[in-house]
Amino acid sequence: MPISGSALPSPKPMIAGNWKMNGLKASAAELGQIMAGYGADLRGKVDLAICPPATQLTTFAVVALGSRVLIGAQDCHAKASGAHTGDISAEMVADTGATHVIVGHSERRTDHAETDATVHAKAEAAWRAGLVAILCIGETEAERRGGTTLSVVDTQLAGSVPEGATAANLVIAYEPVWAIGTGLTPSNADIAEVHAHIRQRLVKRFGAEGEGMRILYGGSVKPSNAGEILKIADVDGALVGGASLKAVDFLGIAAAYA
Ligand SMILES: O=C(CO)COP(=O)(O)O
Repeated sequence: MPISGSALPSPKPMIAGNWKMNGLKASAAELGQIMAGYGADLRGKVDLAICPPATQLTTFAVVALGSRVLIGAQDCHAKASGAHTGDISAEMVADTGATHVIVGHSERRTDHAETDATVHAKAEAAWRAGLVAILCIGETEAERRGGTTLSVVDTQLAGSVPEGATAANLVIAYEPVWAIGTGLTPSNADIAEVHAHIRQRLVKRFGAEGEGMRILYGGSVKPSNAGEILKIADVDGALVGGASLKAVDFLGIAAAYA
């Protein structure tokens, strides 16, 4: 949504699908359906991105070639190469043809003990390889209950967003941890409050660039609530988990911009 009172152009919205640890070779058919439903009209209004598991990145990047559906990875290592068994560098992600990478997802912060410093290094790695970083932040249920949401977000932004962030190389995804995969979402007023706060922090630090940075909302977004959530000021799209696995649902969310 346009930033009220701002003379600067609003960022073009983005709907990004995070497939997490889901998807086999056959899932490329789902990507095909997303591409088929992404007509010229929709392309002008919203960017679509799919972040499949690493095993499908190359296939998806090839399938999506020329379709304008963007392909992203779900993580990258901070180093370009080396003795890091099982890890994938940002350079390797870029080599598949992918253009985006999610960094700092709360599942990685929890499952792999990633800190803001780790996420900071991964965002810099993404830029080193020419990728756009989709950087995730968000409070836990206890932090929300304790009333510390805004200070948690401040700490995450300060610690994980490197200098050199621009509207072109950084997308912020605000994902309250308690809203992920639960069917719960914050109230519209709560989403508006956090997004306005993030915008204010980005503008304070990066000036006009901060006005153009996309701030996605993530957590239990589905076709039935997308229209309402995506209308909120400073919500420039969504990072979608479960509902991105089926083309019909993913396109149903993007249709909020049609
Ligand atoms: O974690 C998410 C996207 O990164 C959100 O997941 P759900 O849409 O399944 O709640």
